[in-house]
Amino acid sequence: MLALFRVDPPATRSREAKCQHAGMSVDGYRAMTSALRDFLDLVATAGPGADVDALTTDLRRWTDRLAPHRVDESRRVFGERFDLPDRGQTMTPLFVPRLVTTVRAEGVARFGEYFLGSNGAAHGGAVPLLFDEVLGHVVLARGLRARTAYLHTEYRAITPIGRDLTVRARVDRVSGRKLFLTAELSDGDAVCAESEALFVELRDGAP
Ligand SMILES: CCCCCCCCCCCC(=O)SCCNC(=O)CCNC(=O)[C@H](O)C(C)(C)COP(=O)(O)OP(=O)(O)OC[C@H]1O[C@@H](n2cnc3c(N)ncnc32)[C@H](O)[C@@H]1OP(=O)(O)O
Repeated sequence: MLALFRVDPPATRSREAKCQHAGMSVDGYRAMTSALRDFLDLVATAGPGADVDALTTDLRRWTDRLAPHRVDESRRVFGERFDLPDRGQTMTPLFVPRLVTTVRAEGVARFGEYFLGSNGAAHGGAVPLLFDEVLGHVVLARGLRARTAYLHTEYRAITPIGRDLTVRARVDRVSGRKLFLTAELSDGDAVCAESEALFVELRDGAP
């Protein structure tokens, strides 16, 4: 089981307000994204006996229920719950931060079954997705508006599914608006993947 570690976000109160405004409890949103991760993992592991027609009917019903609640990006809750593991989103493999500072981040990562590539190994695209997320935590801790300019990933060994892994990221060098960072994903002593990234601080007025 993953333990939960709280990272103090820059603006928790307004993000909690978003939840309350949306009529959601804080714990309720956390339970929802957790249930969604479990659901996606079970979709990925389902065999031919699964009742796909009934599932489709249920999913369509829920799509119809959610459709009237669409809001613009500034009012969305998904990915904005900085007090929850994974910011209350399911798009990336689970990352539970243990430590986030302006120079480094470290935490537990877990690739659910949903992220399987083949033969027990995580999909190669999911690994940089995790790295971008973890590096983003460091960049955000610096209070910067920045975007990834490149993210080079080296795959050293398979990234196993369904295990608690360790992920670490750090700032190596800063040059003007450029932040050069590195990250590493490991399974015990075995390094699964490494990454080198450049984040560029946005110019004033950049979208
Ligand atoms: C609680 C926490 C939660 C944490 C929450 C976690 C959130 C997850 C974070 C995800 C972050 C993302 O994925 S962001 C989304 C993915 N990325 C993007 O969409 C970015 C698309 N690209 C762009 O917008 C632009 O190209 C920029 C912003 C990267 C750079 O444009 P710019 O601002 O005009 O800067 P520009 O003058 O071109 O370049 C500035 C300097 O950087 C260098 N540079 C720029 N691009 C490159 C490059 N690819 N490779 C080498 N060098 C480059 C230039 O040579 C120059 O160096 P010099 O001449 O000064 O030496």
